[in-house]
Amino acid sequence: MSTINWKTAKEYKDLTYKKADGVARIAFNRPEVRNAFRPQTVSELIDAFYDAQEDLSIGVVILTGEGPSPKDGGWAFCSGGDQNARGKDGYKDSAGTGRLNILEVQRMIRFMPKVVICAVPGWAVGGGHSLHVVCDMTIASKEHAIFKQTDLDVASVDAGYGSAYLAKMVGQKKAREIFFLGRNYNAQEAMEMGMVNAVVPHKELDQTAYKWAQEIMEKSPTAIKMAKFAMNATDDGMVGQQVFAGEMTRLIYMTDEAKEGRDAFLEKRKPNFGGNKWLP
Ligand SMILES: CC(C)(COP(=O)(O)OP(=O)(O)OC[C@H]1O[C@@H](n2cnc3c(N)ncnc32)[C@H](O)[C@@H]1OP(=O)(O)O)[C@@H](O)C(=O)NCCC(=O)NCCSC(=O)CCC(=O)c1ccccc1C(=O)O
Repeated sequence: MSTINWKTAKEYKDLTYKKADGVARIAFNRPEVRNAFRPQTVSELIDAFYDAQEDLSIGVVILTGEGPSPKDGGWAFCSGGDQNARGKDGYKDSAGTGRLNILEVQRMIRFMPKVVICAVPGWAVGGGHSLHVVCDMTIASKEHAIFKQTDLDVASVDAGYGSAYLAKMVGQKKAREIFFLGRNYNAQEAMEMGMVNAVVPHKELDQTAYKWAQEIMEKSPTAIKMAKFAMNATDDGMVGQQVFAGEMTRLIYMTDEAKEGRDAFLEKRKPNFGGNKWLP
């Protein structure tokens, strides 16, 4: 298989962030704690996702985890909130403020007008499990991926996408089992449940995610974006409608009618939209 020409896009403490041919790769880089996230990690995620969203050359984001752990060779996508950083009112940032800002990352993934592929090289646990759920597609390592929802063991709960949206994905009974029992599921079991798109040999994980991203890059950016927002809209209520409709407004702005409307206002005259464009 050909090598991917990844170039570091920005240096972070808790992440690696690279780009190659229209694809951004954001990876947790705390393998010694199974890629648990602390507020610093989350701030960096927000920064990297924002960069990927704003970069006109980027069409797809891959979210993954670096590894293996230098301590014991274990692989992880992400093991959720770093329990060492947890205080009474959330995960403590450098100023001592309790934060739950991983939810902001979930919203960025959900609402970004680009496809986000989750590549799971190992554990996807707790808040890490929720992140995989909210990504558009998930590809998992055959040998090392394990899906596990431990939120309830540590008195936490993702009451949004991580649970309610998961239930839409795998069904109510299965989602309740995942949360209430907190068991381990391998990649194949996760695929059979409908929360994983593909299971691939570990050494092919990055390459497969990149290949899928390249296939997406060949499609119409506007149609991809509208398809993602259309599929989100039924579950996202008024915000889903707002996001979808925002893009519709952009499409209206790109018409001759919009140009005429703007020009007529600026020229202080009545707009002439033409009478023969009332398409059936
Ligand atoms: C992930 C495990 C199942 C892996 O088990 P194993 O392979 O046996 O490895 P270990 O020896 O246990 O771990 C190696 C090493 O890593 C440390 N570590 C692992 N996970 C964490 C963690 N989350 N925080 C801190 N440290 C961690 C572990 O202590 C070991 O260190 P040593 O020094 O080498 O001993 C297993 O590790 C495991 O179960 N981990 C805990 C998983 C967990 O409970 N995560 C937190 C769930 S709660 C959460 O994520 C909340 C997120 C959030 O902010 C949120 C807020 C509001 C609404 C929603 C959410 C949301 O859920 O997203």
